[in-house]
Amino acid sequence: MAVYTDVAEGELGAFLKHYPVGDLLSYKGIAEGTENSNFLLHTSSGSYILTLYEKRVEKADLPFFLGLMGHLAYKGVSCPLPVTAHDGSVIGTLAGRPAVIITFLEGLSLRRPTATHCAEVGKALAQLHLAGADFSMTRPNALAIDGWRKLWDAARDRADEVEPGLAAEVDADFADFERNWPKDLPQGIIHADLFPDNVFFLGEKLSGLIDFYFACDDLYAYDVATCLNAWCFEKDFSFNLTKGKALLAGYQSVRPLSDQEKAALPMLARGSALRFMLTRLYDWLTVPDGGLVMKRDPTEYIRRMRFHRAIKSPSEYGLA
Ligand SMILES: Nc1ncnc2c1ncn2[C@@H]1O[C@H](COP(=O)(O)OP(=O)(O)OP(=O)(O)O)[C@@H](O)[C@H]1O
Ligand SMILES: N[C@@H](CCO)C(=O)O
Repeated sequence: MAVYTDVAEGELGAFLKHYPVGDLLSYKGIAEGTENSNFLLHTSSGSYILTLYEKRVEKADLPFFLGLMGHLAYKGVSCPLPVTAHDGSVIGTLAGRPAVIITFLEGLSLRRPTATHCAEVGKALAQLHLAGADFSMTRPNALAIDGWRKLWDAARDRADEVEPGLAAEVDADFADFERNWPKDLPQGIIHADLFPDNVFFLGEKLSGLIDFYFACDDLYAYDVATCLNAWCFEKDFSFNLTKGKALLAGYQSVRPLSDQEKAALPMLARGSALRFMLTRLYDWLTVPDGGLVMKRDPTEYIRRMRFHRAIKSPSEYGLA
């Protein structure tokens, strides 16, 4: 569950007086999500999401995340818009936590996306990349190779408990990535966590993107690779070529990939799979069971790493 901090009705009502959102009618905690405490608010002017930022989000990064949402929304990307308080501030304090109100997006996230949904996601990702190009703030990717290394140093000794041979396998990957990771590809603002739980649909139409709390500056093609990992594998870990084709065609209908970006996809997809394997592995090994952070299975991403390692040509992802 993702309500780590309780909020009393009286203090919430008083907090909302600072925002142009009308009077509180009702509110409830939202179970989905892992990082922060989220509440759905109904007020006399509509619905909103209240987020209390817990310790895994750096407070110093909030102006970047919230400024980015405002910028993208202004550019026509459907994403939540932070609500500005009467005194001009966006970040308040509630129950001792940094707290923000954002607009509510209609739609549902999907458990079983189809190729049509994948095409929509590809298109939306490319639109996000273009829309972010003139955003004035920057944020280095805390989960680029140096960040992976820190996670790996903390988890390596117990990695073989999760999958025998994993320590040696990942050590070899690190050696490869530290020598050969592509650097000269187009880069800018990326979402960095555009998984199905962060994309809303109304039927087959994409209605919005949420959860910009990993957004940063990095390679655009790395974000594409993350989406291939998150959207195009089936439950049995097979890659669905039809979905890959659809996602890549959707992306390229808005922002064509260069030949260099295409050639780098297998390594980027392998790196992205390692990144999600590592955050999952770290939580798996360090967070107590029954604790507050929902643990996700790292082995799903070990399977993806192996798939990408065996790729001979980027056409195997469905590139035309
Ligand atoms: N603007 C919004 N409109 C409607 N629902 C929202 C909005 N923002 C968040 N939600 C709901 O709250 C849930 C949690 O949000 P979010 O993914 O941002 O949380 P999180 O704790 O950062 O989780 P994680 O990082 O694991 O994805 C979402 O799954 C969605 O149900
Ligand atoms: N999308 C991440 C969770 C945190 O955003 C994962 O599936 O591991």
